[in-house]
Amino acid sequence: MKQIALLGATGSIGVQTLDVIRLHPDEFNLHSMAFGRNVEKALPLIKEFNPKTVVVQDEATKDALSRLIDQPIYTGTEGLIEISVDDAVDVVVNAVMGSIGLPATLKAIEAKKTIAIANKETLVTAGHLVMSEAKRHGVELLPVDSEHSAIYQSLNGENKQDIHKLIITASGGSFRDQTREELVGVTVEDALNHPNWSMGAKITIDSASMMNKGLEVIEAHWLFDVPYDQIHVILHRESVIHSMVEFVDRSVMAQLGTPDMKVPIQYALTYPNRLDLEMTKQLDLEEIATLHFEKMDMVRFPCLRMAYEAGREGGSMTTVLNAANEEAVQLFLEGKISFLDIERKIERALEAHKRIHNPDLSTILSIDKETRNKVRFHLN
Ligand SMILES: NC(=O)C1=CN([C@@H]2O[C@H](COP(=O)(O)OP(=O)(O)OC[C@H]3O[C@@H](n4cnc5c(N)ncnc54)[C@H](OP(=O)(O)O)[C@@H]3O)[C@@H](O)[C@H]2O)C=CC1
Ligand SMILES: CC(=O)[C@@H](O)[C@H](O)COP(=O)(O)O
Ligand SMILES: [Mn+2]
Repeated sequence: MKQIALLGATGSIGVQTLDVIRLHPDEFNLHSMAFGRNVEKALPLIKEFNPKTVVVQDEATKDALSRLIDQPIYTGTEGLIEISVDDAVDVVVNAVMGSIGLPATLKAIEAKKTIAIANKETLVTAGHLVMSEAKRHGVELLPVDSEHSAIYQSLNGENKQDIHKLIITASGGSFRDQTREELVGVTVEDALNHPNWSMGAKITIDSASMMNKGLEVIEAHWLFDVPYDQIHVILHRESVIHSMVEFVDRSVMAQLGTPDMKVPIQYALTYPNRLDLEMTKQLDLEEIATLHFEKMDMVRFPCLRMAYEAGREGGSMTTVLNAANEEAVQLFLEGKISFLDIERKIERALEAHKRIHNPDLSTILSIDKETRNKVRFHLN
């Protein structure tokens, strides 16, 4: 029985992880869980799964929850770390949104936990630290992000030196059929209307701006140790092929399936084995009939261009890219800036930053904070 610490239990990935745990009670047990402030959503989950420990974002949430449950409650980043390093935990599922997940990931690696990583911002902001720590401690990072799970599955049993390129598929997001001119004045509601996937708000906006694909290129660079020139993105509107690997002999391996995150979540939990997932619809290629592929347009999608540029520059540039994006998306969701302001603010934040080579954790945390502050209060 695998004991699981779930960070981000009330989110889109968190709830689907609980679906998988519920489906296989003999295989998995929820040892502990963390969420932000959504007590209403968390309470029935705590009652059902009875975790030993609960973590919340702040003291006010702890006060409200402590009247309703008997479990010990921890708070903040320290709380996330506490449950990630617990001796009784086998697997940490990191499904919080944002770079807040970084310190817990690093501590879980130090404690030699297996990590199922959905929290891509951790790898974008500090991929060099995460991967060098994982190597040093002999820890495996199992990707949950659908594209990276597809690549991981396509690489099963292969030699790294035989990779010619990674091909990451992009659905195109909510505005894939709009021109840049048509993006002026689009609403939060429009942007949240993803054609293929039901996900949390931040990643759905990232998908609409194509920053999600940019973050995924950087995530793939770190997870698979492949140079940016060998990571390609292709528009594939059906989200049936979740990503591919082309090998030196021109053979291409791909992983296909219906767009359902329970598949990569469960694979990360069962790896290297598989289990039934009856609740997921089977892929019906006869019904789908046609798959489409288009070249990515870097002028139409400047966020993807900026992510490649920041990734290639390296050092602290991806920390700035990620923090600027997180803050700008939050401002858009709050109705304070327009959709096109997101990319403008990120561009300004990158221009204003002087790259630092090989930043350590405290430098990353301070650049992250400073960039958010600039994006919210200073950069137009
Ligand atoms: N959703 C998807 O299909 C996919 C998501 N991902 C990645 O997975 C991660 C999670 O995404 P998603 O599930 O969509 O996001 P959601 O916004 O749906 O969920 C985020 C979760 O993190 C919790 N949280 C937020 N801030 C804190 C904090 N400071 N301390 C503790 N918990 C916190 C939230 O709690 P609360 O509910 O209380 O706010 C919630 O449980 C992201 O990195 C995303 O890019 C990757 C691939 C697909
Ligand atoms: C489900 C998942 O992994 C998301 O990251 C998804 O890929 C978003 O889709 P697009 O970014 O391709 O629109
Ligand atoms: Mn993805």
